Amino acid sequence: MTLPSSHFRSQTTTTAVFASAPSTPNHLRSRVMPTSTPATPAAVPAANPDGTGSSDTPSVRRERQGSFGGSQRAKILKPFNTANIKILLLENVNETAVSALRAQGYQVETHAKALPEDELIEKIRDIHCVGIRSKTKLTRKVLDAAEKLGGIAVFNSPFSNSRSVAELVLAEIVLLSRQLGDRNREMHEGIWSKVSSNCYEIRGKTLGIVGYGHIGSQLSVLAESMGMRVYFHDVVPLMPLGTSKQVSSLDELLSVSDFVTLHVPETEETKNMIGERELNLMKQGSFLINASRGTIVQIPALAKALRSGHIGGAAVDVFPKEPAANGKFFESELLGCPNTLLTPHIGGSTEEAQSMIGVEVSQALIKFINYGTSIGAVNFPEVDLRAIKDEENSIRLCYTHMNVPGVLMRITNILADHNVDKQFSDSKGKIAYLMADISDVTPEQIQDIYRRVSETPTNIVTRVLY
Ligand SMILES: NC(=O)C1=CN([C@@H]2O[C@H](COP(=O)(O)OP(=O)(O)OC[C@H]3O[C@@H](n4cnc5c(N)ncnc54)[C@H](O)[C@@H]3O)[C@@H](O)[C@H]2O)C=CC1
Ligand SMILES: O=C(O)C(=O)COP(=O)(O)O
Repeated sequence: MTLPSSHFRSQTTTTAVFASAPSTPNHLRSRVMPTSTPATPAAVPAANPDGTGSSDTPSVRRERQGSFGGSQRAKILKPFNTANIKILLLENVNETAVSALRAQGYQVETHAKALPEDELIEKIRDIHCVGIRSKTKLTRKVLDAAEKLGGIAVFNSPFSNSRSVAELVLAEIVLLSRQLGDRNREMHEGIWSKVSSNCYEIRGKTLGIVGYGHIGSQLSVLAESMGMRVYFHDVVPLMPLGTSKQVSSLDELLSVSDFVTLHVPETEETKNMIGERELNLMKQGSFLINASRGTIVQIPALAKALRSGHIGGAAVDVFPKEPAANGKFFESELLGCPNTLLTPHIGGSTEEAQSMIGVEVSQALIKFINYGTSIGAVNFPEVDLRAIKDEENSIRLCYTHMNVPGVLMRITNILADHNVDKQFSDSKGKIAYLMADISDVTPEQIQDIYRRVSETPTNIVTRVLY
């Protein structure tokens, strides 16, 4: 996602986005608990989102409220009237997020479904933050309509639902191996069909994992505990867990595996990754599982391979086109294929996963809105400072700017006569972000700093927090 250039002008308000799903591939990330997330576009928060005073006059309100979930400080300094922050949560984002955000005083509007583009365009006009899951498409048209947009900082939850997906896939391996989908359907139709032919234990069978990231590596451990032999293929060399082995090519993996399971992100390289050629490379009677993204597998080729018996069964959780809402909307060439388990994109749909995602992302968002802390943003320079000085005449300056030469000199000149307690800046692609805590400033000086910084030609968004 790239921000349209019109968004790189000076703005006084913000839009932030959070999502449960990684929004970009995660090639270089270690599977060992990342502290941050992958990268995409960029932007930042509000200068005075409470709307008090003129748009270039930062609010001078200092209020207190209860304890904050994070470790940054025991007391929260409410830097502005949080009641004026508007948050839109779509697709049944978990109650943990709704209540955490409401507890901050933000206005939170929730919807059970994804919204179509035209409705989203209307809704997003005065929204500061939008929370989405995998269905919502924040198209350029939608972003252009977001009048409070100063750019976008995206926060996601990269591994809170990984375990849920891995457990589902493990179950599917057993179900496919025992043709349980077909037996279950027959019983519901009143048909008793006790067969053992072509039904197998999974112990001693080979599982081929494509994409050994958060989900693939978790599945590796679970599958070995069930006695499976695990091979995996990934574009980066990774430490094999347990006794698993990395193979050098997808073709090799396909040809040695009894079960192939896909856990790659959707990228140009992975689109249509599994088609007729790849299915033919798989062993006669082997099984395919896809709980990654629908476009990775060519559905007509899979349907043909299932109907011919070359592929002994498949479990598919994700589809190239998924209905936007629950109901009788689903169509696929896979309907009626033998030993084929179809599920409505529920890999990460557990109470545990949804609740963890809600907590993780809402806390990141709160820190970003209230303190300017961008740790955990997938697309934005990650910057944090120790606690703001709890004094009437201290401020935190948060300056998002174009990543070009000469900016720091300009800011240093503006702040030259002030007491800068601490300052940190970082950049990511075209965007840079500076946070500075400044003490002993009068209300007039605060306004002067705000005005001069936000008028710099490299300004994207300037915020002053108290
Ligand atoms: N069905 C569901 O409800 C859910 C689906 N997902 C999807 O599962 C997929 C995997 O998620 P995570 O494990 O969290 O991602 P991850 O980013 O942790 O791991 C992906 C792995 O795939 C590898 N990879 C990328 N391109 C590749 C290629 N061309 N060939 C081989 N390996 C490649 C990466 O190097 C990385 O190790 C994503 O598409 C995600 O959207 C995630 C959660 C829930
Ligand atoms: O996290 C992901 O990548 C998923 O696919 C889960 O999507 P969901 O939050 O269930 O719409």
